Amino acid sequence: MIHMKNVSKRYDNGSIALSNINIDINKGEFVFIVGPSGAGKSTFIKMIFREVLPTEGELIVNGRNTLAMSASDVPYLRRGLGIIFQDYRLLPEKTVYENVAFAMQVIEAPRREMQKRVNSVLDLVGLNDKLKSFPSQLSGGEQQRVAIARAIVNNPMIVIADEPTGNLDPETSWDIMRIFERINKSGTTIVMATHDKTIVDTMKKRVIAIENGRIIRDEVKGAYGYED
Ligand SMILES: Nc1ncnc2c1ncn2[C@@H]1O[C@H](COP(=O)(O)OP(=O)(O)OP(=O)(O)O)[C@@H](O)[C@H]1O
Repeated sequence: MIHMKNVSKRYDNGSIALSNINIDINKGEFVFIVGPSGAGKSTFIKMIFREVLPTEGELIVNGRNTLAMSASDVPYLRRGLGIIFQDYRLLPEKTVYENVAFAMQVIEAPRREMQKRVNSVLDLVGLNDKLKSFPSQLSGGEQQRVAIARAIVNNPMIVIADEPTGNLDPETSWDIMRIFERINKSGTTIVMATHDKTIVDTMKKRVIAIENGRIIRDEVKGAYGYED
């Protein structure tokens, strides 16, 4: 699913964000990426959806070589991925329904299929009573649920999330994590960068810890490993 071989990233200003990363993430895994601030977690996540390109090494995502592909191939890579950010990134002028449907319109899905699927994912995240609301009328947790619905509406193989609970209170964070768990149980791979010690320690998933751009720990049923 995700294969990184000797991957390094040096930004244009000389800052080395990742050094010699070797990792494989397989279908159906749930992986937490942890580490101190500035360790390279976001860079790791951004490389998977080709927001950032490695300066060295090999990176294959869903069978696609992200370094060898042309710019016109990037949308095809991203169709296989669901991407979720800390700040939700919804379209403010569109309703809940429209935000999710838009992701299917972009790939020109048939209209009938679209209505069924949008309703089904909004049901999964528990928002079928808010279809006509606008993002500004929703709580943070509800906005994140819309973002998750949007990310999974096209049935991605991999869901990538960068600090998805970073702006949410503990109880709402758990609601969100239960949704991720359900998505993972249906076979979708999840890769999530997080600073949430309680969540990582409780869920006992694979934990990859990055420090100073290097992987210093990779455990099957891992723990957060840092104080908050
Ligand atoms: N666009 C950029 N240009 C230059 N340097 C960058 C850029 N983005 C990140 N860096 C640097 O790369 C290193 C890793 O940053 P990254 O954002 O990947 O860390 P992080 O682990 O996600 O941090 P945080 O937990 O604070 O979000 C840092 O030293 C950072 O300053």
